[in-house]
Amino acid sequence: MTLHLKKVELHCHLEGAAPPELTAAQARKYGVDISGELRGGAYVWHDFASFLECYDKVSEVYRTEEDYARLTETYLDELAGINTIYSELIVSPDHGKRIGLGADAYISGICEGIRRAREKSGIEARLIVTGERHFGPESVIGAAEYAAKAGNPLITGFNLAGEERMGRVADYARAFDIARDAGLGLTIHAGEVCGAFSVADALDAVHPSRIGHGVRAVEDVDLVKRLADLGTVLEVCPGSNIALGVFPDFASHPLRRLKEAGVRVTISSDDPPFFHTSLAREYELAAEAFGFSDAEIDAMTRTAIEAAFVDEETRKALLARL
Ligand SMILES: Nc1ncnc2[nH]cnc12
Ligand SMILES: [Zn+2]
Repeated sequence: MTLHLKKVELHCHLEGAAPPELTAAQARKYGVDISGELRGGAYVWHDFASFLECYDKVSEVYRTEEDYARLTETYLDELAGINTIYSELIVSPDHGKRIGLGADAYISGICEGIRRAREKSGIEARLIVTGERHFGPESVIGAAEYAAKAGNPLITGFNLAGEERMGRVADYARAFDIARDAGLGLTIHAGEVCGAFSVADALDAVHPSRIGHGVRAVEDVDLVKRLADLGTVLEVCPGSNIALGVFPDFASHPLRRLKEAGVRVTISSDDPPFFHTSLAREYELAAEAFGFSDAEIDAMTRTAIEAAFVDEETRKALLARL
């Protein structure tokens, strides 16, 4: 049992955490037919591309500041209920723009959700603004400019998500330059759908302190050593990887191999209800499927705090809570 362990999550897409029941209620409220994406209480997709389409469609039923406040509060309450002390939420102002809400109101609703949750449980949260590769390089630069100029103390990181097979990381390097110059922490989805070359690309073009997933780095021993030597932190999401068929089963998932090779690894849930998982289940899997002891799991949680995009005072406070 891992319920008693303190938890930290560095990699969860906010709309990807939308509970199916809440999404169904939202769709009813706005008269949207979501039956193609949500059936029998479960999100419907069959491969990575259709997952991204489903994700974008589900996002469209969250339309107001209050919708986003409720979504954020609901997820953070769930995390707090399983002993989570810190969460980084990946958010996409582009989604706010696409539904006509606008980026500012989108972020402001999310910040209100964080405030409400923190007031109840003390959970800390920060936002990582993401660009989506499948919306194109210009839109990713726009997301970076937004994050850089927002002047919002809860926005502390920048990410690149979406269709990994679209373009090379270098095509998006300008967006990361903007985010870096603004003092934001950098992380990037790589080595999830594409192979080791994609992780090497990310290291070469962006030099991020963290990589989202990165698990397919295991296909290249020299790259694994490079990650270990650099101290790059991987945000590993085993349940997501299995659901998307990146690996056939947990026995062949490389989490333990990467850790034993000296790579700094952490555990997250990615898009929990889409992948029939939760942060609680990911921690359980760490114990049951990967055989990690409580002390080893705590060490990964400590790594997550060390790599969190927070000021040093907050980091110290989180380490003290652990
Ligand atoms: N697992 C994932 N990979 C890339 N982009 C995403 N957007 C939401 N979830 C994602
Ligand atoms: Zn992700």
